Amino acid sequence: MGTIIDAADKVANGNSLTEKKVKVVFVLGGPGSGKGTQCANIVEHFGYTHLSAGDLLRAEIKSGSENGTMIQNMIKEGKIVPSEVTIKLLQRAMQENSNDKFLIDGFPRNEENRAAFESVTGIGPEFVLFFDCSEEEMERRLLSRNQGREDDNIDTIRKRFKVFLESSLPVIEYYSLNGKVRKIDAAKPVGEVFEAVKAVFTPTESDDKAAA
Ligand SMILES: Nc1ncnc2c1ncn2[C@@H]1O[C@H](COP(=O)(O)OP(=O)(O)O)[C@@H](O)[C@H]1O
Ligand SMILES: Nc1ccn([C@@H]2O[C@H](COP(=O)(O)OP(=O)(O)O)[C@@H](O)[C@H]2O)c(=O)n1
Ligand SMILES: [Mg+2]
Repeated sequence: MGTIIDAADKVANGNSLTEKKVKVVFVLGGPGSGKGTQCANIVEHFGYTHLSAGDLLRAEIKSGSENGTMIQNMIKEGKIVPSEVTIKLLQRAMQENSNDKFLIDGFPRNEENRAAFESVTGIGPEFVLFFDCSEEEMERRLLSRNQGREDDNIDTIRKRFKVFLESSLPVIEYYSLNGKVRKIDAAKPVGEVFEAVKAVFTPTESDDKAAA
């Protein structure tokens, strides 16, 4: 269970900090592995709030923020935006939402993301959902996603795959060493993938006993 300390409240109220305890699940996997699709299902069945780092960054571009051009250029190149920017967006979204359970989709994507989130928010994930899928299948899905995204073209897709292998997989390996990774075969049809996801989110009898 993590804690967000509301910085604005701290300023407004001196030492009386408002603390909100939150549960976070990181949802990771290569581009096109089905993170967004499965998060929508999890929200419906398990009452989490879905925060997609990529969606928050794209909204920031649209809002005309001073970082917009930098973010847009990095996304076009498949590069990872500096943590400072992404973490601020995630923190704000968590503070603005009264829910205490969040799916953080597409974050952390590199070691810098991971370490900075932990030190800034003090939050560690309950577990990490990892959608495992072949590049061949992910490429097929991205090329037919049709959401008008500037990064869903073959040149940028290749760059994103390289970044995933070099920077994001090591984060998954890090959590794997801590026993936090729940790996899902994401190459199957959406419904079958969700059956496997459900099993991860449904408490088992032994969990119930441990909690009692
Ligand atoms: N299990 C699946 N089988 C086939 N297509 C899928 C599956 N899951 C998602 N898709 C499709 O693949 C594309 C990428 O899925 P998305 O959820 O946006 O992935 P991500 O967020 O990991 O990039 C979308 O067009 C989506 O409809
Ligand atoms: N933690 C993150 C997440 C996304 N991004 C950027 O946003 C792009 C799209 O991320 P996304 O999560 O929406 O992409 P998908 O994996 O869903 O296809 C990435 O390729 C990065 O350029 C980032 O810089 N840092
Ligand atoms: Mg996505």
